[in-house]
Amino acid sequence: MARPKIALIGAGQIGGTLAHLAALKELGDVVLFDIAEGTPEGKALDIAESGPSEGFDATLKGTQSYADIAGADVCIVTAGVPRKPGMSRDDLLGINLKVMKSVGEGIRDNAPDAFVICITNPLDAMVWALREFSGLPHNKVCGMAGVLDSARFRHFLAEEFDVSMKDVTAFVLGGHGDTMVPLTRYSTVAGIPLPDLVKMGWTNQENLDAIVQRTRDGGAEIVGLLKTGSAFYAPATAGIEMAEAYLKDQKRVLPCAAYVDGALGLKGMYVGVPTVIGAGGIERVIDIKMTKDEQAMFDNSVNAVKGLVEACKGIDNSLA
Ligand SMILES: NC(=O)c1ccc[n+]([C@@H]2O[C@H](COP(=O)([O-])OP(=O)(O)OC[C@H]3O[C@@H](n4cnc5c(N)ncnc54)[C@H](O)[C@@H]3O)[C@@H](O)[C@H]2O)c1
Ligand SMILES: O=C(O)C[C@H](O)C(=O)O
Repeated sequence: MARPKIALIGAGQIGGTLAHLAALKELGDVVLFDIAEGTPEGKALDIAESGPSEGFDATLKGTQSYADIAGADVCIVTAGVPRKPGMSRDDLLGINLKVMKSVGEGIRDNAPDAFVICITNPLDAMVWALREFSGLPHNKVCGMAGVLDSARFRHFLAEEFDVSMKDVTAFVLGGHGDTMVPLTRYSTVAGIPLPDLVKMGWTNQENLDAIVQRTRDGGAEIVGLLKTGSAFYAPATAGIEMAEAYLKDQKRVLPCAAYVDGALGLKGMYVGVPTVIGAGGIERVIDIKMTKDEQAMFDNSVNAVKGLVEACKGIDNSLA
């Protein structure tokens, strides 16, 4: 059987790391597409030359032609611009919306059967726009953010409790912005919800609140340290986790920006929710119940995403 084909649209920091991880994990043959001449070709060749040492079987190709993504099983989109210190993700909306138009049309015309994972920011509005421009089925287009935000939350929690991160679960829902919602009641150490761990005295509310806020600020913390761009190792790892769930029909339960129409009281929009990812793409949105306080935080985040989608419609009439 032929190896799956993975198209990476954008061969920058995340795109290159995605290509490396996909090859190391032998998820399939990789095509790196970018408008910057030489960059995708150089990264493809560089990673291919690591193959003999690593012993992976995968071909890598760099290109400026959308024709080369034809028949891709998965497309992961990182094309666009990252933020710099002092900027919010939302400041990228205008510039990256134009990129989503060309990328959406490129995928529509060349890889209409692919499972598409958008990573470009501001995430929830960009995945919505990418779906509109591509016209692909909603269950085949989603955004990566919740897996990353939850991984950050898990990392900070594992440090706080001094336990293996394997035994820490976490769910961060809502839009991938300052309003994101780390849900403590649905996050656990060894299956014990975080509020119970506070009651048990393993940590205190003050420390937990600080970790929740550090999670919300996780992207900005890295931007402040790197100064020239944003995080890429953890975002690429999260994107690969989602791609692998689709390619191997793993039925993983992962938080991601999915199209929600009915569940969680939402009507026809993209936002971060718990999903099941398998061979059917987004196979299920899990209709979790929230407390009044959780719901208020989630609604606030949903409204922020709705505002960004309206801004997209104001910029590009074809989306209105
Ligand atoms: N969703 C998340 O959790 C998350 C996490 C990290 C970064 N991001 C976002 O991902 C995006 C990419 O980040 P990065 O660090 O890889 O940036 P980068 O600048 O290193 O790479 C972006 C690449 O996109 C290419 N590009 C620009 N316009 C293009 C077009 N029209 N078609 C094809 N390629 C095009 C550029 O040439 C560049 O190589 C940013 O918008 C960033 O904010 C999102
Ligand atoms: O913070 C950013 O701008 C990049 C990304 O959204 C992140 O969370 O790392």
